[in-house]
Amino acid sequence: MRRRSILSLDSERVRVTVRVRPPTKDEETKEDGLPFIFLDTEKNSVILRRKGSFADFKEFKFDAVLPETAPQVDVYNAAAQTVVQDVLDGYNGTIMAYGQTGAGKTFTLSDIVTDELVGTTVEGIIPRSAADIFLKAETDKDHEYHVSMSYIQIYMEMIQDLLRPENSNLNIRETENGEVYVAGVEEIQVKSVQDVMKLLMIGDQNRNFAFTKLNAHSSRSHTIGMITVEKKALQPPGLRKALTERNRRGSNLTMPEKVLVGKLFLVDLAGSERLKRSGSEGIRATEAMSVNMSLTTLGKCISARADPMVTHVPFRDSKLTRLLQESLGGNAKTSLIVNVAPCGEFLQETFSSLQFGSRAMKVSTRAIVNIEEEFRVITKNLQQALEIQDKRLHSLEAAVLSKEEQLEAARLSLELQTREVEKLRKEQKLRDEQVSLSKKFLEQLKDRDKDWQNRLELLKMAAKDHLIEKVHDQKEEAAVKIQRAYKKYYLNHLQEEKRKVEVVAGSQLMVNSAAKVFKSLAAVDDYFTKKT
Ligand SMILES: Nc1ncnc2c1ncn2[C@@H]1O[C@H](COP(=O)(O)OP(=O)(O)OP(=O)(O)O)[C@@H](O)[C@H]1O
Repeated sequence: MRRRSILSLDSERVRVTVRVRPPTKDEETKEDGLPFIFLDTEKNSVILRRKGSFADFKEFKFDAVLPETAPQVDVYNAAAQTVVQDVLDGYNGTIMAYGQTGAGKTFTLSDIVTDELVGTTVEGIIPRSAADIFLKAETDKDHEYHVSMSYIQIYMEMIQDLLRPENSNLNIRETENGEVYVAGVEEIQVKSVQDVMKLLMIGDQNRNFAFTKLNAHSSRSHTIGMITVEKKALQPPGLRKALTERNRRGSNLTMPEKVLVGKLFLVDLAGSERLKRSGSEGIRATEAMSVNMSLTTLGKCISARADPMVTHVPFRDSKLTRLLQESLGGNAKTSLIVNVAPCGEFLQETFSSLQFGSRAMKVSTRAIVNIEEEFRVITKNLQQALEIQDKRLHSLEAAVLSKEEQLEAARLSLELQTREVEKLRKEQKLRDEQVSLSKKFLEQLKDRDKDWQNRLELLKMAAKDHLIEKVHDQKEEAAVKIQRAYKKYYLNHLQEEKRKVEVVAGSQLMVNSAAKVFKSLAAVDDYFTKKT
């Protein structure tokens, strides 16, 4: 069984800091944007007033309250620094940002400023925590440090490894000691602040962002960055030398080495939103409902923890609370930052966020220093590595299976293609045969054609001779006919002429006889004249 030594056990409560963000340009011009929230930084109190009323509405007291002008370093000092120091001493620590969507949670935790001249600078709590951890690791000459990081998101009740997004539905497991952890999550060794920032950026690219009316970059998932610090005391040089000397003489001595294991949970909760106000629909509305559900469970757990009379805490009702179980009244030093917006439009949301923070202040935790023997740390690390390998093996197996399926599909398709090729080949062969037959047929046709042409020539020639003969005959016949026609014509003509001549001759005769008549008549006349 794994053994954990408890060096010290501190009972304390969750530390709560309130941070008000500056108003946006839009909010400054709105009527509802008038101040309704007043901070007394001396007394660490927040006073809420109803719009247009000078009477105090509600006063809340916290461990620290930070106005909109507070720089990031002040927020770190007020809400995170001691937790990080505790983690370096082997405690579990949780720094959690809570608040409505767009209130400044991500800005408070993860802000990194990249300036072309200065380069990337550490601003938010996560990079500042990493900076403190590595500063300590560099300056502490009595200990050896091993720092690793993992980064997950809880989206629609599914845990996704943000550093290995293909692992999108990880399980929560519990060790024999009741320690809750995410099985199979990638834990990457980090050696500098830059390493941490690089992993943060990679993780953030995979984070699920969606547009809502309230905040153009609203995150619809909870993210948890986990930094594990293993701190091992270096053996004094004298002792190391003595052991080496003894072992050289045949002994097999080892000093059981102790390792302090501090875990820092950096939790960026998704913002709660009123669906009516944000205008989310479809998948966005489902996401918002899932976020609201887990935040309600978180509220219930905090209320239950804050009330000593309540024995059942519904940690198991959501993945978020199950994972944060230790941070909410267990083995952890917990700091909660309540982010609020400064304008009256969000009075209701700000009120419930402050009420949440106020309840959280009543939650006490019992943090212990986690000291483990080195081999147990190694075993645990190996166990985790094994789980990761297991997961990879599973995905590899799945990949092999899918490859086999693909191969089978490819084989089938090849078979089909081969059949198709065979069919095509046969068709081609048939076509070739047809072509060759057609060629033969064509040849035969050509031969026939030649034959026919020859015959035609002969026929033509015969026809020509026959025609010539016939023409000759017809010519002769025609000549005879013409001669006859001429003859007939001339005969007719002659007869006509003859008739004309005969007419003319007849007339002459008549003229002659008339003349004779006239002569006779004249004679008669003359006779008669003479007689008379
Ligand atoms: N203290 C601050 N000073 C200047 N700008 C701020 C501050 N807090 C927040 N902002 C700005 O307000 C906007 C919303 O902040 P942020 O994204 O951090 O909100 P959020 O609470 O994480 O929202 P969500 O829950 O929707 O993810 C961002 O543009 C951020 O830069």
